Amino acid sequence: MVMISAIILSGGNARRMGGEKPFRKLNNNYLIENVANVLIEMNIPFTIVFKHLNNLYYEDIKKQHYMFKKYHQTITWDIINDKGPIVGILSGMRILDTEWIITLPCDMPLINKSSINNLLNYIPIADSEKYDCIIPKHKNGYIEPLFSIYKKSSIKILTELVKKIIIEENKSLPIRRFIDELNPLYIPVDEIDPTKKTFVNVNTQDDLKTIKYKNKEKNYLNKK
Ligand SMILES: Nc1nc2c(ncn2[C@@H]2O[C@H](COP(=O)(O)OP(=O)(O)OP(=O)(O)O)[C@@H](O)[C@H]2O)c(=O)[nH]1
Repeated sequence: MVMISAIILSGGNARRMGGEKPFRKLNNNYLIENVANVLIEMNIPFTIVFKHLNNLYYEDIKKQHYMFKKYHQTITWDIINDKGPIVGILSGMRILDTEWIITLPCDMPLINKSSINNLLNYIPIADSEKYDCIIPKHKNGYIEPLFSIYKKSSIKILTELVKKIIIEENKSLPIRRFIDELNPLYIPVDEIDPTKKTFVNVNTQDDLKTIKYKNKEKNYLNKK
């Protein structure tokens, strides 16, 4: 059986939201809990990667502690401050020990069991054909590197890139640059979720309201 674990990316500044993405409320849950609940249901161990410790306030620690007490899963923090999800991935990979690691952003509340399973189903092919990441791709070429699977061994390449580009050259490191160094297996998004709802992400207060509204509408229709 292939052993996998997950990273829930929960750092960043959420400038478009006005701060605090993981702990925005959606249907009585924190946004991050939607993803955590799916992983628990699927028995996939995970680590949550929050922003760098330098940026933590007492309120953050209280909420992070709530997550730890509720899920009994690892919590960790970005090893470099404010350098985007690529550092979140590296920070999570460092403490996970499975051969394959799935990354999930906390801001995609419609991620579900089926879309994760559909992605995981490609691991045997990736293993036998020596791919080192599995990445959903839209028809227009846009990729979903934060809802993807990476081989733990790719941490070597990532560490080198982070050292060279972020630390030595003091530049930003786009995730695309990391993927260019790997051998990716691209999967059409329709194979992962034909409705594409999984890939809806929440960036603004309006996005949050729209999702809340759609959910209410769905519940209402279901009751009728
Ligand atoms: N650990 C970690 N996660 C991050 C970081 N930046 C973004 N993320 C996560 O990656 C996902 C996508 O984030 P973005 O929407 O690109 O960035 P954001 O900071 O959340 O929002 P904006 O500031 O509005 O762009 C979300 O789940 C974020 O929580 C980071 O520096 N560290």
